[in-house]
Amino acid sequence: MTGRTRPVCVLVGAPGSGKTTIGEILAKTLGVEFRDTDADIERLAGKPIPEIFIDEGEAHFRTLERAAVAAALASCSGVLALGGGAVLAEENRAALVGHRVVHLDVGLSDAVKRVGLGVGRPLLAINPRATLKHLMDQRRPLYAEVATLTVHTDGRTPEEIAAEIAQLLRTDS
Ligand SMILES: Nc1ncnc2c1ncn2[C@@H]1O[C@H](COP(=O)(O)OP(=O)(O)OP(=O)(O)O)[C@@H](O)[C@H]1O
Ligand SMILES: O=C(O)C1=C[C@@H](O)[C@@H](O)[C@H](O)C1
Ligand SMILES: [Mg+2]
Repeated sequence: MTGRTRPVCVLVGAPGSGKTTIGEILAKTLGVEFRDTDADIERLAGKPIPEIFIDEGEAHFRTLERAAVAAALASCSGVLALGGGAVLAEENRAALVGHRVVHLDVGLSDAVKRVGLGVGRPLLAINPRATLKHLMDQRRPLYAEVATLTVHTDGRTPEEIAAEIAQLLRTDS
């Protein structure tokens, strides 16, 4: 292992898998910083993600996201959550090689309940259930490709899931 900064772990998963919620709890448990590329993008752009989609479109958002993922992987030493669609970019998947990547696996029913009507999630603004199903079918192999650990989240509390990840990281380090 080199001396360079790297995240304790990187969380990936579908919208509603709990990356932000579980990431915050896990970071607190481990006593490290929590970083979320969605929040980084909003801070740099000076506006919420739905407004970026409206004003500049998804392609521009993905460009900002690739830069945010590269910057966060190079500077975060804590728990890092990526946006749900970050794995779509080959560049991001390649950048994740060598990192400890935890896939928060969620089934369609639980994901739909958690995202509700998709408020704050521009891709889910119309017909969230069908759109989520499509996104999850498309992305499942990509989450599996980058993950070094997979944790199931259906029917479990964020606290239980964060405790399991903390334990897995202890045995995996
Ligand atoms: N294990 C869980 N059980 C029940 N509710 C959960 C669980 N994990 C997260 N939630 C709830 O689901 C919603 C979505 O969670 P969260 O925002 O953490 O997902 P996310 O993976 O970060 O989504 P996105 O990809 O859109 O950023 C929140 O309201 C959160 O409280
Ligand atoms: O699933 C997606 O493609 C997205 C998920 C969110 O985390 C945000 O990154 C954005 O709303 C796009
Ligand atoms: Mg999130």
